[in-house]
Amino acid sequence: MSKLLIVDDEESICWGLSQLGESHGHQVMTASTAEQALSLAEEDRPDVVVMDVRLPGMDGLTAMQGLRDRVGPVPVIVITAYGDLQTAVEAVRNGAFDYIVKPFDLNQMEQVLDKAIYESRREEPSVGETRQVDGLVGSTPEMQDVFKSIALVSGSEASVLLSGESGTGKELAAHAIHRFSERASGPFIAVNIASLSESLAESELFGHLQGAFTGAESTRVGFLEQADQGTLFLDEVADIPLPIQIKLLRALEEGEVLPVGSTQRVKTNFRVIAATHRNLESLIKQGKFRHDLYFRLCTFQIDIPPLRKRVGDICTLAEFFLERLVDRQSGVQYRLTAEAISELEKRPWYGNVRELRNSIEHAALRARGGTILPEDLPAPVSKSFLGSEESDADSDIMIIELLKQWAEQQLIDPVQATNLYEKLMALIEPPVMNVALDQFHGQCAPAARCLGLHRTTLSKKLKQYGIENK
Ligand SMILES: Nc1ncnc2c1ncn2[C@@H]1O[C@H](COP(=O)(O)OP(=O)(O)OP(=O)(O)O)[C@@H](O)[C@H]1O
Repeated sequence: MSKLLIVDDEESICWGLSQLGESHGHQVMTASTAEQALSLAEEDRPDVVVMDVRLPGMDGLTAMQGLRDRVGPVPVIVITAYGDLQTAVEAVRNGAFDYIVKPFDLNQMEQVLDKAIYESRREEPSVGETRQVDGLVGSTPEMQDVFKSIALVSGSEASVLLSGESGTGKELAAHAIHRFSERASGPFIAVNIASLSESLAESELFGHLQGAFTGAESTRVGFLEQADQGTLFLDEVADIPLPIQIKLLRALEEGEVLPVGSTQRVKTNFRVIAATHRNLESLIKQGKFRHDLYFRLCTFQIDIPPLRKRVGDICTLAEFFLERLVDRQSGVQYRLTAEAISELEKRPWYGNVRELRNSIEHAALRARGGTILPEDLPAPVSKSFLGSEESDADSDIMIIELLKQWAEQQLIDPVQATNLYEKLMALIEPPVMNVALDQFHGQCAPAARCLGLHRTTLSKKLKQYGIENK
């Protein structure tokens, strides 16, 4: 049994959380103000506190400090209003164990409570964890994990690698990390490496002296120096030409740059956040990216999942973009019909949130009377249009690499190796068939068609591998 202290001025929340705590056999105390909570805590030290940040009188954040002064470290779960990231990040900075955004469901609270109770039993100071980041919208567990990582890493100086498909919000996440960091009052310099020509990349990044090369009419301060005291965001970092990678690594390690044409190193102090939609590990294997630079850039990695893997965010994001249009287009109220939402949730969104935002803006222009129907939406962007063959090529190379390793392993003793081809097929066919079947909701005929197999051949193989289908 643990002792829980619930602090909220909404009686219904105190009641609901008390029921939850008591049903798990915990002892529950409730308070409607922070002042009352502090005196209750002094009389009877709680193991875990659940507290709203907005309370009449003393606010929750101040109360957290008061609690620590009176009863030492106690895991505090903070309840915040939806979208109030600023408070949430502050709460985490002040040592909150976690935060929950209102309205929350009891299952979510139950999970966090379990973790907090476990933490309190470890008798160690609680570890801060967090959710949600402003400007970045999302309510699925996948995005909550991203928000939590952003809040955790923003207070440190660690270099961050943001990975994820194009349009998933990597640049927005980089901005958020900067805004919540100690460097927020310094510059945020965003450089899209892919847009720099190879010949100019060096002088753009490191700067140059007047006359350093033909066309260098005046001295230029490079991006690394411009980012002094702030954050340097290197977008599409996989595209840095190899010769410049070594120079960048050196600048990162030594905190100095050498402008082109100069012999004088210049000090610069910035935090680096890099982003990529490519698989850097596979580029390292191909000799196109330095592994030492990769380790320097990737002290902490945040992977932002593609939109199709967080379907629960699609409607929230669509409504968020529509609200912004209302502000811009004086008063037109937009409404997505249920059919339009269902169409949005069906699409693969290869262009991710960027594509969704464009589709919504397009649909709003076509919608009559503000009602958005499925036919108002533009056609989905196709995968090949986005040049995603690049990442396909990356994964092909990884598969080839793995297959080579597998074959070498099997052939360590060539005399013992038998039926390798059959074993290989048994490895690779089932996952491919499963995915094809999933795409067509278990129907064999269309799955066989896209695999290029006869229906009976596929059925036979499914039976052989024990895969069920309709
Ligand atoms: N979670 C989100 N909430 C609100 N807007 C988002 C979110 N994610 C992305 N966006 C919007 O989608 C667009 C693309 O985002 P962003 O440029 O950050 O993506 P990216 O991953 O950096 O893309 P790229 O790899 O192509 O540079 C922007 O308009 C951004 O505001």
